[in-house]
Amino acid sequence: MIFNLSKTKSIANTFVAELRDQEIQKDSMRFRKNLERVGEFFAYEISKNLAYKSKEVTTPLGLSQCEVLEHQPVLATILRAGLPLQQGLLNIFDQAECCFISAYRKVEKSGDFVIQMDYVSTPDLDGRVLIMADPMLATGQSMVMCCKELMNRYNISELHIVAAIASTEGVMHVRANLPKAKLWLGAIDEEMTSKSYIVPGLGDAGDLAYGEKV
Ligand SMILES: O=P(O)(O)OC[C@H]1O[C@H](OP(=O)(O)OP(=O)(O)O)[C@H](O)[C@@H]1O
Ligand SMILES: O=c1cc[nH]c(=O)[nH]1
Repeated sequence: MIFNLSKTKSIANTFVAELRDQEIQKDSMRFRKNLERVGEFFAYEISKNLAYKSKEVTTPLGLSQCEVLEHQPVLATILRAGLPLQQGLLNIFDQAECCFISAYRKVEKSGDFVIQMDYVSTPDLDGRVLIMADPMLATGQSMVMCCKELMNRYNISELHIVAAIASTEGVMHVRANLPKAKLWLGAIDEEMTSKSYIVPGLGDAGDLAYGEKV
């Protein structure tokens, strides 16, 4: 299942347009805020697919039978750029437990890169719905490695992947390696640079949110 926001009429497309805009990107607070708003939008969309239970709520004037989420999903992300996107999801799934993974592209002498994963901090994921959020799905290598690491450790019941912008290659890589994952994407761009940056994409999401890394 692939949900492609750019093919729908939604105010959330404006958030993605602002994320891409090099003038608006100069305001890093707005960049982070727009990632958060994209996270909030996808949380709402994903919530339509989760399980609900009936709950009796006492109001000042009587009793109301309400439909509430049965179980909170677990919200995972990949440092750094994933943090504001995860925060957006957490604004909606406000009692969710969170998982943090550190992974980055380690460039080798040849110019090629491998994904270096250093740190995983997670609650128990057995039988849980996991939402993995990372703004950029470029080659898809970071996403696949991090999800596989968690899937090797736990029996995850359902995997949702959220990205603001994906490349066609990244989507294919995820589909080939995580066939059961549901993809929630802001847009899918066709091209990548020789350094595997998405074109037109938005540039370096981590740097735009938190400053250039040295
Ligand atoms: O699909 P891939 O080719 O694996 O690339 C995507 C990864 O690149 C970005 O992180 P980056 O490595 O730039 O780290 P940062 O968030 O710390 O800047 C992004 O947030 C993903 O984690
Ligand atoms: O286009 C890309 C690819 C990887 N990481 C980013 O931040 N942007």
